[in-house]
Amino acid sequence: MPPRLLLIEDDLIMGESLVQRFELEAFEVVWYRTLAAAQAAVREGLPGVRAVISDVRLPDGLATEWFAALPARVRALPWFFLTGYGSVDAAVQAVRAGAREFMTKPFDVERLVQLVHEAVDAPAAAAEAAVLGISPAMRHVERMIRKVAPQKVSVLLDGESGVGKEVAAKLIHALDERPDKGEFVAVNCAAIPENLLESECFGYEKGAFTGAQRTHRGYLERADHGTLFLDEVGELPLPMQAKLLRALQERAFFRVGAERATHSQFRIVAATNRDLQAEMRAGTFREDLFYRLAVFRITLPPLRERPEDIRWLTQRFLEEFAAEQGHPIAVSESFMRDLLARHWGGNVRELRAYLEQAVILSEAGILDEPLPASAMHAGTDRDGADATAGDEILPLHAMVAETERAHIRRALAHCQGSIGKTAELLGISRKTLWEKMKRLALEA
Ligand SMILES: Nc1ncnc2c1ncn2[C@@H]1O[C@H](COP(=O)(O)OP(=O)(O)OP(=O)(O)O)[C@@H](O)[C@H]1O
Repeated sequence: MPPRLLLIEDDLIMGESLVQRFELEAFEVVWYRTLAAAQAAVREGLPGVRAVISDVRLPDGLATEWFAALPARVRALPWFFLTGYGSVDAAVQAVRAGAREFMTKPFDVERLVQLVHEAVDAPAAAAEAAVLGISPAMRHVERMIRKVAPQKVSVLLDGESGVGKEVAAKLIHALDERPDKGEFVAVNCAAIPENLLESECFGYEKGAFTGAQRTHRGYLERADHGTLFLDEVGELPLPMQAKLLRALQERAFFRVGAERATHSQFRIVAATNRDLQAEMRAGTFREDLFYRLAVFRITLPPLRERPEDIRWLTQRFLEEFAAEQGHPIAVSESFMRDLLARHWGGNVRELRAYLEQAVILSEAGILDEPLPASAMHAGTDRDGADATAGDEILPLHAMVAETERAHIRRALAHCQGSIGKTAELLGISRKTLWEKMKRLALEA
């Protein structure tokens, strides 16, 4: 099926020449000469349409005004406006409302052809099936996941905090098509206090210790026939690593206080943002456990190395927020350009949080102005500058967050990124430290 292009143009000569030119590029062009006809096509859902080229002034109205009121789903298509002298302002407004580009007549047709190709070819084809992203790097990750999911081998996902390791783990679980499939059980190894790890993972028998009033099924047991997702596996203390290794080898373990072993058939997906090979050399991570977990190893690249995904993820998040808020949300190209230029030290998590804030602060659902660094709790602008620097007076909450962030960062560096040691040094629990790090977009 050739990609379909919607053309809205009342000028016969211009319309015919664009139809011919784009048919040469193997597009199927559907041409409407009035707004009313185009509106009817939009109501039918635009099946197969990959891009829209539209004149601004049509006999029955301004296409840009109509565009601004369209649902976000329709505006998410790449729209190109062709404007004559006198309607530039309207075209600028349309770009603010999410149109891809406007070109002033007389314009360079070859440039338009190139822009339409860029907008349509790779991303649209990839976006149809993509779950994790449309960048070549994430397409590769997704291909590997699809390959490994039906096999029951352990998978180790590595990558910086917030890149989407848990989302990838859930995809592995979702692609497992066994009819008797069990649950997806997520365990954050950094967030469980050390003295509770064993009873939380393996469970306990009634009366095993004071307070054990009834038998408790641990994470391994709950993941029977399903997926056990061990996040931050590098944070497991050595004795627990040994116990986990045994459970993996034997597919059996003892609940705390039990005399008989419990069996569980789970697939393990582990994740880490630490360099486990360095940990092995330092003797803090067991080599035998590493090789058990990393039968298949997949690295998720940081968001700043895959800018194509920034636009794609932004559109997905904004559609989600629009559905929640009950009105469309549009984004200007200048806002988008700013998103593409940012560093995103906290990766997708930070992008999502940033967009959430921008939507709250936006007027009439239009994201136009980038947020000032001080409005972001994480305060990470493109060069990671310290928001406390300079003469700017920040709101108190931003100042407190920045101070907290700088202090935790120093403590983490002092403890070479170990969550356990840093928590001890700061006098807080591992769980509290972990939650603060997530909120402040900090990595170990
Ligand atoms: N491909 C994606 N599509 C939609 N949302 C995503 C995607 N990747 C990440 N996210 C969102 O970004 C946030 C962080 O993702 P996730 O928890 O999977 O990252 P992580 O790598 O496991 O982070 P951490 O190492 O801190 O646990 C979540 O809100 C998640 O929904």
